[in-house]
Amino acid sequence: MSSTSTSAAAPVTSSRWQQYYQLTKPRVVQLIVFCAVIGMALAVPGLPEGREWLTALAATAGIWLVAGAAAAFNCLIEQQIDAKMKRTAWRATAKGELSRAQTLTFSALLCAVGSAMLWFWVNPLTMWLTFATFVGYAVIYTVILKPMTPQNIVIGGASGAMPPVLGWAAMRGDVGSEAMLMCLIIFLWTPPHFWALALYRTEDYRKAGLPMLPVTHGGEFTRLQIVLYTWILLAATLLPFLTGMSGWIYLVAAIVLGLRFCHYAWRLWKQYSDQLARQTFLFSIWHLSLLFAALLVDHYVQPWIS
Ligand code: HEM
Ligand SMILES: CC(C)=CCC/C(C)=C/CC/C(C)=C/COP(=O)(O)OP(=O)(O)O
Repeated sequence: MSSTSTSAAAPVTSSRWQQYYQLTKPRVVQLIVFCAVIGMALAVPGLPEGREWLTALAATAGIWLVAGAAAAFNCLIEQQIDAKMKRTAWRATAKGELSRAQTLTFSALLCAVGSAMLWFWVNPLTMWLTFATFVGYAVIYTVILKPMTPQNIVIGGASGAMPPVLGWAAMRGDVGSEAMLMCLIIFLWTPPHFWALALYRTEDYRKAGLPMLPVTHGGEFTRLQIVLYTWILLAATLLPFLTGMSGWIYLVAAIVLGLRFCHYAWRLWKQYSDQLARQTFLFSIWHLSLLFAALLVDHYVQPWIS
């Protein structure tokens, strides 16, 4: 989970295919799809059977394509903003290597193919929820909230939190409370995830004229918010155990990971450095990846040991 694109170094984008591929923000989308797959796994007792495998496969591909389309659409809208920021200036859209028409066509194509897969091979509910998530990120967050308010990523985070709900809907055809709980966890995880990055990229965001929290309210206030969110997140991650959705294996992982995240936030609050902010951001990615992996392991192993 190490990052090159979170640093100033650009990934090598030699071929046109690679340029298009990078527009889909592949690493972010991989974790998004992983969370959707966990939503699918938890929606069925035990392993999927027969046709359920095909549904899960089509749902994974469909959600992947629509999420990639949303990311590419974001690059299209933010072409000029991306050009001003060190972290994003390498993108093919920002450098003018891909035109607006090419990017729009690419995004529309991915969205159409992904939506068709969900409609025909999964179910209409999943298609509509995934499309709403596309609109939530690509339009509501990118076009409206991001340039308007420092709460952009809090409200916009709701769309990034949707993947487990999409996965659940794919297998069950409804929106279960367990899926909503996973959604709540990602929703509360997003602010400390993003603000840790925004702290060591504050100058980038200031230059681009974006009202991110460290730009509008300063580093100290942002760090306090990160501390508060990591505590609330730790409390929320206990809910799957407390509601009987998950067992001891998950609980141990949630407590260890949650305390570690709180510890990072606390150190960031007490003795800030860009390096620590970067480490906190990278840890946030491990935190969510391992927490969701623990949900999965618990789901399959717990029935055998209880
Ligand atoms: C509104 C919500 C979110 C915001 C504003 C946000 C913001 C960011 C930003 C600015 C980066 C750096 C990207 C780069 O330089 O390429 C990043 C990286 C990342 N984000 Fe988020 N994020 C959000 C939600 C999510 C969600 C929901 C997930 C997964 C479930 C996620 C997973 C990741 C991963 C895996 C990376 C590392 C990418 C890499 O290593 O290149 N993010 N995020
Ligand atoms: C259909 C579906 C599941 C859609 C998922 C939507 C999605 C891709 C959410 C991820 C959020 C994300 C990439 C934030 C990056 O923030 P930013 O856009 O502010 O970052 P940037 O400065 O790197 O462009």
